[in-house]
Amino acid sequence: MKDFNIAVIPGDGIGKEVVSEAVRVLETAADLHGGLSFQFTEYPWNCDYYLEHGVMMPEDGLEQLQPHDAVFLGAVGDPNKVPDHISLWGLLINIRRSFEQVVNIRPAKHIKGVRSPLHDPKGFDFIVVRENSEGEYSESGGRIHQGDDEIAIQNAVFTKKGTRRAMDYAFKLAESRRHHVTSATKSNGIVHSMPFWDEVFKETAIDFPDIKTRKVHIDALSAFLVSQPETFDVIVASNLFGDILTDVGAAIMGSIGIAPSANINLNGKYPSMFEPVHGSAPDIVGKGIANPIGQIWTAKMMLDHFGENELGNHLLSSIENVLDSGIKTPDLGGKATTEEVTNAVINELKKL
Ligand SMILES: NC(=O)c1ccc[n+]([C@@H]2O[C@H](COP(=O)([O-])OP(=O)(O)OC[C@H]3O[C@@H](n4cnc5c(N)ncnc54)[C@H](O)[C@@H]3O)[C@@H](O)[C@H]2O)c1
Ligand SMILES: O=C(O)C[C@@H](O)C(=O)O
Ligand SMILES: [K+]
Ligand SMILES: [Mn+2]
Repeated sequence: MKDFNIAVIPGDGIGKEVVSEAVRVLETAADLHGGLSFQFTEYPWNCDYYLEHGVMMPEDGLEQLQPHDAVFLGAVGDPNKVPDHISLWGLLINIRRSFEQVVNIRPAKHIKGVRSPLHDPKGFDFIVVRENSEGEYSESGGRIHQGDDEIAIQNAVFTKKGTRRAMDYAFKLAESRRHHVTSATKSNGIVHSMPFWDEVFKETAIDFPDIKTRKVHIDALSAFLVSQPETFDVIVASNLFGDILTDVGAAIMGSIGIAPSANINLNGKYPSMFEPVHGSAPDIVGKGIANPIGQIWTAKMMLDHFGENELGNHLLSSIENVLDSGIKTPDLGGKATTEEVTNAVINELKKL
């Protein structure tokens, strides 16, 4: 019996609504498998916790999480209670950095039965490898002076190690896919970090002679994701560019409510963290209509990470069958509730 210890952080808003649903799916998957089980430990760290304690997680929060095999997180942020940069850096980004989750893997593909806003999605299927530890997300900088003289400085930080690590991951991933990597750059406008990014990309490519490469400025790339998404296989991007591209990827899939993501620790020292691309969606919280598919697909990525690929693929097939059958939440044009969609996935999983 393989036993996996999962730290569960529902977080804020719809995070709480979709995490419990994905946990139900994981429990069913484990039952069906027979040879594996999950122990879930829930941590109530979110913006309410902050209002009570003045911090997003306790001082020893990371120590509490560390022994787990993975962290399963919903979403963080409730701007009416806590400024977004405080909540995000206090929990989500804190965990990503402290646990050296240096790449963020975000697939996007056209799903049968889901209407993409694109006229002809041409079966697009790509994965964004988002650098997850540095780049534009940086604490280096500050604010000086006040009033009309106020200045804000934010330094982007790109290291050879961090850049190379993300690119190596992207090239290796492409070896198992369609052998193509696109680099998201902006070396025409950002004159230090992006020419550096391009150089590291070129260097990396030399080590992967079987992989075809393409370099596209981020502005054009954002447009290409809309006009020709089928031409992309693996895309490697800096932290901010990857963040933006993956919301575009989610949008062309049909809704940000279905997009999954995995923050991967590559050195084995700390657990990886699995959370969907979407946030806490304050505009639909409490209505019972949050799409649980992003969180459930994220659970599939966690199963893959544990080496349970067969079960993971069953889960993705179940998701696809449910969406194709028309059982969808309103963000996808359907009438089903969060719970109804989850129940349908569970029933489908039992059939396979
Ligand atoms: N990884 C994270 O935890 C994460 C990611 C993005 C945003 N946030 C935080 O979430 C809060 C809201 O941010 P935002 O509005 O920019 O982005 P968001 O992803 O929460 O919402 C954007 C839009 O997508 C919709 N949406 C998102 N997830 C959905 C789902 N599962 N089903 C149906 N519709 C869904 C929302 O209703 C909203 O209209 C902020 O505090 C932000 O900082 C957190
Ligand atoms: O900026 C972030 O990384 C938070 C959120 O937008 C995400 O995509 O995870
Ligand atoms: K999230
Ligand atoms: Mn984002």
